[in-house]
Amino acid sequence: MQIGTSGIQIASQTTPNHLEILTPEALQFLKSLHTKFNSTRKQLLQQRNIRQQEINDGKLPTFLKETEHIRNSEWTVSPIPNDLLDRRVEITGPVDRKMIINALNSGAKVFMADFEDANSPTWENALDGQINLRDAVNKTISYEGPNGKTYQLKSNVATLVVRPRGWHLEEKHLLVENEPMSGSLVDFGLYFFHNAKALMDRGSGPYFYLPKMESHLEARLWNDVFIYAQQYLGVPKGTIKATVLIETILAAFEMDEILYELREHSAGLNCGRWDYIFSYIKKLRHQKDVILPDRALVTMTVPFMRSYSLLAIQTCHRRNVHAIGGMAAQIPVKNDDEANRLAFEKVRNDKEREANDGHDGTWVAHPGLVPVAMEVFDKVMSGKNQIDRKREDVHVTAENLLEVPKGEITEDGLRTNINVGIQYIESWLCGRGAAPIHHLMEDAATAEISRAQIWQWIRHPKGQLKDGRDVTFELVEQLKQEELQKIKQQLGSERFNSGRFSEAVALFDQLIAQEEFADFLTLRGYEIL
Ligand SMILES: CC(=O)SCCNC(=O)CCNC(=O)[C@H](O)C(C)(C)COP(=O)(O)OP(=O)(O)OC[C@H]1O[C@@H](n2cnc3c(N)ncnc32)[C@H](O)[C@@H]1OP(=O)(O)O
Ligand SMILES: O=CC(=O)O
Ligand SMILES: [Mg+2]
Repeated sequence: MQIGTSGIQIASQTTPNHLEILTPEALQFLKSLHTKFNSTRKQLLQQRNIRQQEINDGKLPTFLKETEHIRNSEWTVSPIPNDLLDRRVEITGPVDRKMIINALNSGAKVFMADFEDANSPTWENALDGQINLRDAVNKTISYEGPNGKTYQLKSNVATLVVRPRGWHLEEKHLLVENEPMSGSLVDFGLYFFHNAKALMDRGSGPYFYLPKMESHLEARLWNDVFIYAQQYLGVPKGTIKATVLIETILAAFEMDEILYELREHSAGLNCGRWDYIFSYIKKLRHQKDVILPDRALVTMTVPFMRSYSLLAIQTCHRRNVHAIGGMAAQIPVKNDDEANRLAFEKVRNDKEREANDGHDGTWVAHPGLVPVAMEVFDKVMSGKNQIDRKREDVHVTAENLLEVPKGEITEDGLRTNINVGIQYIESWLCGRGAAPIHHLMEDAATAEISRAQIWQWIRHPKGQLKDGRDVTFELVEQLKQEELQKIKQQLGSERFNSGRFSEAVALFDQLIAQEEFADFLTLRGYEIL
């Protein structure tokens, strides 16, 4: 344990490289963020529990009475900086050095560097990620792969946007009076402290994506953090721009309010579809009529998902700001032309729907998908965005946002959830937060859906397979053993035995077995990471 002049305890080994990030000045800034904002963060997390209890007791999510005046009055967010006006294709990825270079070079307009869903928050990833981002901002980043391939930035690169961890996650390696710091404040604080001025000197700025919020009060906390951070560094108010992911069912009812809280710092909203599905299951898990079919059937075209995406477009455009679409999980399929063609077709269809509906841009998970998304948006969007399409024809009600989709639960769907849930957790425990599994991009959000569905299907009176069998612990256990054999065969015994599969299975079992639904698998996982 090291204690520096800031009074922050560093509960892990640090390399000389890491100390370039954990400077006394940066730690002092982190400590001031902690002192000012951590107790509010904790109160807001407490509020989440209270709200969950209310939902369990039958008080379903709806638009807030007390903020009606915000929804009903005319206001817009502050103007958007030039390098965020055209966001038609955004690539995302973890803060891995090679991938940062590939993503910035990919031809996408924006790259979201991810400390959240796509990152396993090991201490090394957290700090190496900051080093990589600093070098990317300074344009000095380079990398040499094990095969000797070298990587460096092209002259024209994507605009960089960083997604810090959500409010629920902590950084256990940085403590103030034995209390872990907030992962959000650490990721935000280090990136902002080291890069804000360099970004501004290059005509850009400190831009963020904000994940997993459940209320406008959580957005207010981010706004307060931004105001304080800008003052601290002597940066003009409004320099920070943040796009909020609408990826919880509760935030869908507070889109206007979230934009309003952040109106001087807002760069719009994004439809984080995978966490949104997870949140729908999580928040409504005790409602007797709410149950989702196989994960593969919960697409963006089912009514509750379509409604939320249309509402995001309408809300953002009314406030003169971007509404970014979401992530199609398909990635290129190697060595199978037909499967690859189908994957691209699915991505194209998804992007066509988004562009035609009025989204101003979209996400892709892989550089190979940038051209197809670009082609679709180029065709539909002649300007830099389509904010002037106000979509006043859209009418979304609370009932639309909550509508339960139809469809069946199948043995295949259950098997896939077990297989993917375990494989993803294992990957995360090994330090890889995004993984290609069965030709799909899996990350913390998609894996949450898999384990949440199994938890709910076992307990819900309608948790029955299409063939009439109940989803039970015994059935899950039997299928799990079979799926583990398949995984072992597919990966080979060496990889299987040298990995962290036994811990992944233990965590997966715990998440399914525990009566009290675990809020996030990453919270449980972090205890053993
Ligand atoms: C729900 C959500 O939150 S979505 C947002 C969060 N999730 C993500 O960001 C996931 C992003 N995607 C990825 O991480 C990756 O595409 C994966 C893990 C799914 C697959 O990665 P790989 O197995 O490496 O794919 P593949 O072998 O096809 O990669 C080919 C090349 O593209 C690169 N690449 C793949 N995806 C990305 C990416 N998202 N960003 C940058 N480079 C990438 C690889 O590094 C590799 O580079 P190389 O040829 O120079 O070695
Ligand atoms: O963060 C994005 C999502 O879909 O979840
Ligand atoms: Mg997400």
